[in-house]
Amino acid sequence: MDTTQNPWGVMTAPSLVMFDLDGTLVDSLADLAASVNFMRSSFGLPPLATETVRQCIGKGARNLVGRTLPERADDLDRGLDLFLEHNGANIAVHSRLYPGVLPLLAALRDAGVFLAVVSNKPTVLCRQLLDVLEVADWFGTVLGGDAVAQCKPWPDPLLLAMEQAGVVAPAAVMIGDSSNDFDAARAAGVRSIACTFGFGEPWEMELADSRIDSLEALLPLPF
Ligand SMILES: O=C(O)COP(=O)(O)O
Repeated sequence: MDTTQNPWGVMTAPSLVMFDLDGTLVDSLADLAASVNFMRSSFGLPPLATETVRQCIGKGARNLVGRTLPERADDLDRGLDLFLEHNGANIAVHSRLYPGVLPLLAALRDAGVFLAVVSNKPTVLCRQLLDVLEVADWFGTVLGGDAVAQCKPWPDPLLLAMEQAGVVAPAAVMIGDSSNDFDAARAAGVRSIACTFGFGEPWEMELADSRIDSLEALLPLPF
């Protein structure tokens, strides 16, 4: 099989495709940076560059706040409240689906594939973002970082999504943009595809089984 031509790496349809959310389905960086900088301004702190915020995304909201509020390590809970409240109220001011999301979801659904979102973002914000961008109905399961005791890079949320879909690991694929996604996939025994256009660093992309520069590269489906 020529996997350079076929980033899916399989010729038969997976039964379940799990998508990361931030940096994979949705370019949410500007809104996340705005919420981080709202939080920082509430503490009288100067804004961070968007690029700096990008490097801190991936291990959930609490981790993001901890990394972007190092001056106030004792105020993490208040910082998290400020961040979550602002992000909830401004979930998609700038956030947009990446090119190719809708045709990909449609093609997968037509192929009978169960679709899931497995994110480290809080579940309520995942649902809100998917609703506002009018794609919530595509997904049979939406699991945020609070859906399990240990979020990505632990395999737990992928295992839960597979359980909910009634699918075993060899029949599942994880599409993401960070080491959290690919480490979780490997630990769950699931094939992974890296979105190089997302928020991860180049070294992280090497942890996936294959890489794509656009979701459009996943079409036409090879199965
Ligand atoms: O909220 C985060 O830390 C990242 O969310 P993601 O798992 O959808 O990329």
